[in-house]
Amino acid sequence: MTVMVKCLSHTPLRGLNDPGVEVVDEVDTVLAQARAEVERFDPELIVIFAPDHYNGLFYDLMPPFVIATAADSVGDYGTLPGPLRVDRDVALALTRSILDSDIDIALSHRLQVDHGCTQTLEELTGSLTRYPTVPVIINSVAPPFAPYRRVRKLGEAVGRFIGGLDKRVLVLGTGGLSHEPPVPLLAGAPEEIANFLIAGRNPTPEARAARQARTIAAGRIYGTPDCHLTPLNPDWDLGFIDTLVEGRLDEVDTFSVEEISSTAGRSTHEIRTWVAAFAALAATGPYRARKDYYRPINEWIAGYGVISAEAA
Ligand SMILES: O=C(O)/C=C/c1cccc(O)c1O
Ligand SMILES: [Fe+2]
Repeated sequence: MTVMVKCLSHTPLRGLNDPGVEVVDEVDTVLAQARAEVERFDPELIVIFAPDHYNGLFYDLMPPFVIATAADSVGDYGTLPGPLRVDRDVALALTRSILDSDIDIALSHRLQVDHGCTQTLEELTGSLTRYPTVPVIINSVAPPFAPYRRVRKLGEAVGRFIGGLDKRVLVLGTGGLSHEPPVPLLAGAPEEIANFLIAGRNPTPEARAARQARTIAAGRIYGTPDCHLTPLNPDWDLGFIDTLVEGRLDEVDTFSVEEISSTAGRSTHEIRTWVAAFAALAATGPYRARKDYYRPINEWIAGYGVISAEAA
């Protein structure tokens, strides 16, 4: 087994509400380098820890963790639509192995996934079908959340499973860092929004377009006094990156969901996918990691970061 880890922010506003051309070029260059590394590594399996944003998972049954044996991209915000190449047998074996590790995880034999899963796959592999993949969805957007220590344990269980495979495995974490897009909360929501959050699968094209327009509008004012959403928090982001890069993973066990939401934004919890990815690698042995990139990008509503790691 050889493991490579890449954790990176996603943002559906890339290409829809871009910052200046120098920043776009900078990110394009970082992503091109990451993609070239993936190409050289030539993974035999990708395990992607990803969030969902009320496209596949709703409050009619909201699991903390889900593994998909089959997944279809909804193609939101112009991302690639259609089926992912999910390795069903590995997904099932991973599910059994996690359950045997005393971690509860849900299983889906037909999951819809969104930009939170597919953007990173596309950016790093050019497609949704290039490599056999197992999506592991971690609820990061729909509170209440499993505690961070539980996410670390999930990652460790995945790492122990990967450690027993005779394969090159690329482990991805996608989402974060600090940010708060205009995703509604169930608590106190008006009836129409509550109904969407509970069972809003397969929205009409008009509803999807309205949602996307709201996000683009928020991107245009994010970080200005006109915007009520929690702003980006570069200090928090850089501290978190250091925690992972310096191997201080046990510190995440004390992370407070409420404190992170209020200081860095409600969607910052997508960093749970990074925690799981690093915990998986750490379970296979000591690692070395590096920060490839960080920049707070208001236009994308993203504390935008890329970090990489491999066995030491
Ligand atoms: O779910 C949505 O509609 C928007 C999600 C979003 C917006 C901005 C940055 C992100 O990382 C997102 O996931
Ligand atoms: Fe997201």
